[in-house]
Amino acid sequence: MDLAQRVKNSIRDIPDYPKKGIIFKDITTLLNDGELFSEVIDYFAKKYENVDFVCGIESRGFIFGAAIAAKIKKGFVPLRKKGKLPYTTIAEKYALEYGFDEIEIHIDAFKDIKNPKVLLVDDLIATGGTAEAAIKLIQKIGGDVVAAAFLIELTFLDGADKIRELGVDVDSLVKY
Ligand SMILES: O=P(O)(O)OC[C@H]1O[C@H](OP(=O)(O)OP(=O)(O)O)[C@H](O)[C@@H]1O
Ligand SMILES: Nc1ncnc2[nH]cnc12
Repeated sequence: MDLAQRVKNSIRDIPDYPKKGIIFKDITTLLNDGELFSEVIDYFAKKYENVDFVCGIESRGFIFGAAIAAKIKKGFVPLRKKGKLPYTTIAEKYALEYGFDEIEIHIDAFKDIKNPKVLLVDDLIATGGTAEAAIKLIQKIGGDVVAAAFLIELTFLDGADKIRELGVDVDSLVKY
């Protein structure tokens, strides 16, 4: 069975979480499978070994983004929910499938590297609001987002189109 199918089989659906009508894709069951988790990390690491930085979105994006960054021995940059980063930040507000939020990035996250190649990582793209905000922040501090990688894409919410309209490639392993 191919990797995408095995990942699909390992993800658990939780109906009506966190709100009625949402089918929540629970990745903890995938993380529990050490072999499969490691294969997912290797899959993305191999494709993006030439980037300069990996950016991950709090909080589930940290799990995959940090593991990919460590595997390819590149720096990891956290995009965090408002008020969590200690140094000077810039922020973007956004809407998501079940609410509103705001994320931030440290202004010096790419140090003095000019126009670094950046891979954006999150576990899931739904409306694309979170990833769009992340891309805007990365670009504002000089990053060149070569791709946005997701484990899961909820195609019926058209988030990937929103990201492609920004000129960024979308790479999702499994689609629903
Ligand atoms: O495409 P969108 O509609 O913007 O939704 C996708 C985002 O929603 C989830 O995060 P959430 O904000 O629930 O945070 P968490 O990872 O801390 O649970 C998911 O991990 C993505 O970051
Ligand atoms: N349906 C969903 N399952 C898990 N994470 C999500 N983030 C946004 N929508 C989601």
